[in-house]
Amino acid sequence: MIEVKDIKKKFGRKNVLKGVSFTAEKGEITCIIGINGVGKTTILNAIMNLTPINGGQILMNGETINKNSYEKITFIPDAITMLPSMTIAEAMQFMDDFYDSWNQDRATEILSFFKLSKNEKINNLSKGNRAKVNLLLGLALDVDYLLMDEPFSGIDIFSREQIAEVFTSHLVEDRGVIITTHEIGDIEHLLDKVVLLDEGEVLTEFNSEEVRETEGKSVVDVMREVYQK
Ligand SMILES: Nc1ncnc2c1ncn2[C@@H]1O[C@H](COP(=O)(O)OP(=O)(O)OP(=O)(O)O)[C@@H](O)[C@H]1O
Repeated sequence: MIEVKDIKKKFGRKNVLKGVSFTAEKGEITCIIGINGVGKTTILNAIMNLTPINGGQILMNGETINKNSYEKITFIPDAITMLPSMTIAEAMQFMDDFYDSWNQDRATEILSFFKLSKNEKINNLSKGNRAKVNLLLGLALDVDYLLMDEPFSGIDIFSREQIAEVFTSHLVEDRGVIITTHEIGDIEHLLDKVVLLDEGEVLTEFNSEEVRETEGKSVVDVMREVYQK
C-alpha cells in the first residue's frame, strides 16, 4: 500500500498542497480528480521524490518511501519522454537496456494489443498512438505500482476505449495504479477508489463500488455534491 500522509507543498508563497492524505492499495485503481492546477501532478512528483515536500510523509508497505521502493514503482508522465526520432522498437530496446524490470514479452503483447507497428517513428505517431506507446513503456515494467499522469487526456474516444481496456486486463491486475484526471468522463467504471481534490486539500476519498451499492450514487453524483457545496 502507498500511504500519503498530510503532505504539504509550497511553490514560492503558493500553498499548492495543504496537507493531503490518501492511500492506494495494490490491486486497485485509485484516481485523483481535480481541476487544472489543483496539484495532481505535484502529488505524483512528490511520491516519486521528483519534488521535495514541505511536510508530511509518504510510506510504501508501512515504510518511509526510499531508494529501494522506487524499484517497485514507475511513473508514466502525461507525454512520452523518448526522443521523437526513435522508432517504437528503439524505445523498447532503450527501456530493456536501462531497466532490469523490463518485461519484453509483456511489451510485445501490449504492442499487438494496441496494433502498433514497432518500426514506426514516435515522431510520426498520432497523439493517441503516442499515448499508447507511453503507456506501453510503463506497463511493460514488472513493478507493483504504476503512477499515471492524465493517461486519457486529449485523446480520441477510440484510443480512450482501447486504453481503458488495458486497465481492466491482466496487464494491470494485482498492481496498484494511481491515475490523475480532470475529467472523469467515460472512465468511471474503471476506478476502485476516488480521491477528490480541491484547493490543495482532499475533499473526500471513497470506494466507488461501495458508494454505488450502498447509496446508489455514481462518481459524478458524488462530485456534484462535493464540488457544488
Ligand atoms: N515547478 C513549479 N514552480 C512553481 N509553481 C509550480 C511548479 N509546478 C507546479 N506549480 C504550480 O502548482 C500548481 C499545481 O500544479 P500541478 O501541475 O500539480 O497541477 P495539476 O492538478 O496536475 O494540473 P493539470 O491538470 O493542469 O495537469 C499550479 O498552480 C502550478 O502552476
